[in-house]
Amino acid sequence: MLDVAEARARLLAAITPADLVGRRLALAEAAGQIAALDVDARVANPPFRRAVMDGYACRAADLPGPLPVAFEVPAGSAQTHLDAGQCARIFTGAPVPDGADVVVPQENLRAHEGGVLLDPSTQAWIRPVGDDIQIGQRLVSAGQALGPVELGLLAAGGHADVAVQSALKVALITTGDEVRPPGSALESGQIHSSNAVSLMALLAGWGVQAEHHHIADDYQAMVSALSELSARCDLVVTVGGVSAGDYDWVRPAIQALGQIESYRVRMKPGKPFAFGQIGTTPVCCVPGNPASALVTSLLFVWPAIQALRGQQHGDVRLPVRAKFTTTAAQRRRFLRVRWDGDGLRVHANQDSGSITPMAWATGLAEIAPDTAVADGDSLVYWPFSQWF
Ligand SMILES: Nc1nc2c(c(=O)[nH]1)N[C@H]1C(S)=C(S)[C@@H](COP(=O)(O)OP(=O)(O)OC[C@H]3O[C@@H](n4cnc5c(N)ncnc54)[C@H](O)[C@@H]3O)O[C@H]1N2
Ligand code: MOO
Repeated sequence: MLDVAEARARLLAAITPADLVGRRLALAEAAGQIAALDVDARVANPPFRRAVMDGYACRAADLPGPLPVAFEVPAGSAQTHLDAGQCARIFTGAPVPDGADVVVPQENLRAHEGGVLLDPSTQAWIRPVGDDIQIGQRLVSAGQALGPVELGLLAAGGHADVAVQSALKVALITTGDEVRPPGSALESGQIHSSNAVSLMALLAGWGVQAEHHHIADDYQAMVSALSELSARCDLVVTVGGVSAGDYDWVRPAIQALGQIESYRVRMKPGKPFAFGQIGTTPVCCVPGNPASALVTSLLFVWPAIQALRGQQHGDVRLPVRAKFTTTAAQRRRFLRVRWDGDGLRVHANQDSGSITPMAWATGLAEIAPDTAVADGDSLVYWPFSQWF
């Protein structure tokens, strides 16, 4: 069995980024998209020497005055020039006149009949050209997600649109003759396909174009589905049918079309997780138990998606105090836990087949193999908020 870190490293080593250069979108349309190319600044921010206080622009050497107010500079004014021995009334966001080297906030003003008397300020209150963004500066890199801040940065750097990746195509294959669509009347031995709904929602949140297929427990049907979907998708994710049962056709079907790593992962939940390739298309096989399917999707499928998009992967793992005890276990555990303001509580039901504990939890607590947990121990907490 492989440890989680090694299984991840092998999976990522076998992935090369997909060819996803798509179209150009106006910045207002691009929220949630991923940059297809590196983008550099065309203009500086600020583009001119900018006043950052309402007050008076003048030369520091002329302070405290009194100085006559020569003219006014509201925001949006064109560049002006100030002679020595004068000041200009200026407002936040306006271009500081050439010749002025300080803006004195209006709070520092003492009225005077022949002009204004100004107490020198502790700082100049002028932002130089390019203080925030310099021309040519890298604004976003290919593969970077375009959120509110990145889009604002592109606008400030002189861009109106951005090249975005086309959506990664992911096929989700659920298996199991006992698994029925949501809402269907259940006959003896049947359950509803909660995984299909959960994982499709997860994939949608990750911005991929996902399609779901349910395949019967039949070797030939699995081979056909995998063959067709791996040919036209960037990633295939199978759910269930991957452990040791007589109807677990996923491994032999992938083996027939490509290759599959024979390891299992020393983790709970998620031990049967497997990874393979058909042609150049990676295939992630998550176990059918709902907690196992979710946890392995978060720990393996998400980094695989990021690697296919050429994105840097980074986990959010926080040291947080346990408010529970458990005895040691052989596999690395990812317990469903809840952050309650000053520590982590654990759900009493850690069965891989249960969904309720995941709905209660706010994340996972990682416990190393052969390690017991005492109340107050520092644990590695993986908040769900990094994924959904
Ligand atoms: N002899 C062994 N048996 C099992 C082993 C083992 O090592 N030796 N591993 C166990 C572990 S650990 C897990 S986890 C499960 C996972 O097995 P599979 O990935 O093959 O999953 P299935 O057997 O197909 O299903 C497991 C469980 O999940 C339910 N399921 C399946 N699909 C869905 C779905 N779409 N929505 C909701 N629930 C689903 C299925 O009905 C089963 O109850 O294997 C252990 N067995
Ligand atoms: O690894 Mo399974 O997911 O323990 O139940």
